[in-house]
Amino acid sequence: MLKAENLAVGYHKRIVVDDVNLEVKEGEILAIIGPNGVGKSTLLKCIATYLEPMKGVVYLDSNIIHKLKPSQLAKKMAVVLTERVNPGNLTGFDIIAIGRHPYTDLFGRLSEKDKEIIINSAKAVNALHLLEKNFLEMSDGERQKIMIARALAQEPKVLILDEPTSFLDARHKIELTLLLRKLATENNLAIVVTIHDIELALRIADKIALIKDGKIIAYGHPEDVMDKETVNNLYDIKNANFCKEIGYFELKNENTTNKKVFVVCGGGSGANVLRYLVKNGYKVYCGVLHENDIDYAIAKAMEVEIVEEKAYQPISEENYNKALKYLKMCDVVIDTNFPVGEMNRLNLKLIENAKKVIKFNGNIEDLKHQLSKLI
Ligand SMILES: Nc1ncnc2c1ncn2[C@@H]1O[C@H](COP(=O)(O)OP(=O)(O)OP(=O)(O)O)[C@@H](O)[C@H]1O
Repeated sequence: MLKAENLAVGYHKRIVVDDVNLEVKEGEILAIIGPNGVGKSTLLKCIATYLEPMKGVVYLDSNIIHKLKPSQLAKKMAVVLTERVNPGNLTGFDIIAIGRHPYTDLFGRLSEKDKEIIINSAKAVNALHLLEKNFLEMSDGERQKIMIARALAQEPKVLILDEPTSFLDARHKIELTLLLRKLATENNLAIVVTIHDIELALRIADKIALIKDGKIIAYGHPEDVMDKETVNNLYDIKNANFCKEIGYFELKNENTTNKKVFVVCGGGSGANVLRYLVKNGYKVYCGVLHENDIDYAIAKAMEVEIVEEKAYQPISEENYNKALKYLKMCDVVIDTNFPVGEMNRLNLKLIENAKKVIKFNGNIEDLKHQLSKLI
């Protein structure tokens, strides 16, 4: 559907991103990710024909996109940029109606069919209530919906969006994310989107292109591409690690308080405890954890000292003793109500050896209080 081949983009003979080879098919979302100023918008603007390529070609179906007439292109591709627009005294309906321009007569008259498409576009983004509202009096989230509805009214095959979530709160971000997914899956649109929020990108994109140092450093399914090394390297992150299993970052375990805590956890029972301790500078040890456990993945991303069990049940004598050694070094042990199966019976026994135990009841305020009493 849309394909970039050996593309170089930039300004005034300065190449910003070189050697771009990407493809997005009908029903797919391609997310372009990278640090500030790396050239995501420049690439998008070139694909959207606002900039000529410095090298290479962009194809839309089998046509060279930069050679298509604007009137031809407008029926195939719609673009939503981040820039805040000030269209004057127009309603939501008027703005969406602009999307019908490629189809209206010389005088821009709207047919009944055009009006129906405008209403349906508003409906698709859940914005029927905004049709009569003045655009200038809308919130950022409302405006974003109207701009996307305007793009949909063009009845495009390809939708290009630059940072569509940048002014949106959590709820509207999720709504927009679901909307893009729906447009790709149900309307078979090919969508190219730049996005800062890698957590969202991971969840909506079929393909992801990571840009750094003037080139695409990784391209493919987000689940394949976004591992710890790639994401840390992309953003030059030093004090956190990308955790592939949860699709987000965890802070590193740094001992700034000189207080040592051993956490017995498993199956996610330790996630919030580990985050609280690491965030507050405790030196954290944990285990015994199986390497497929979600707490293991989180602790690993935090670079917590983990006693790790590779074989399933029961915990080996060697690992039990290693955990016991760590546990005895620690000021306190936190029992997080981990699931007790065959694998964890020795973990229960382990806790009996602790000098001081906190039984975590799910409330971090209580944990904080108990920690301050004990150490
Ligand atoms: N109109 C322009 N003329 C010249 N240089 C520009 C122009 N627009 C952007 N640039 C430069 O091109 C580079 C890439 O900018 P671009 O806006 O594409 O980055 P980005 O990855 O989208 O950044 P951000 O995440 O901050 O939005 C930057 O060095 C920027 O200064």
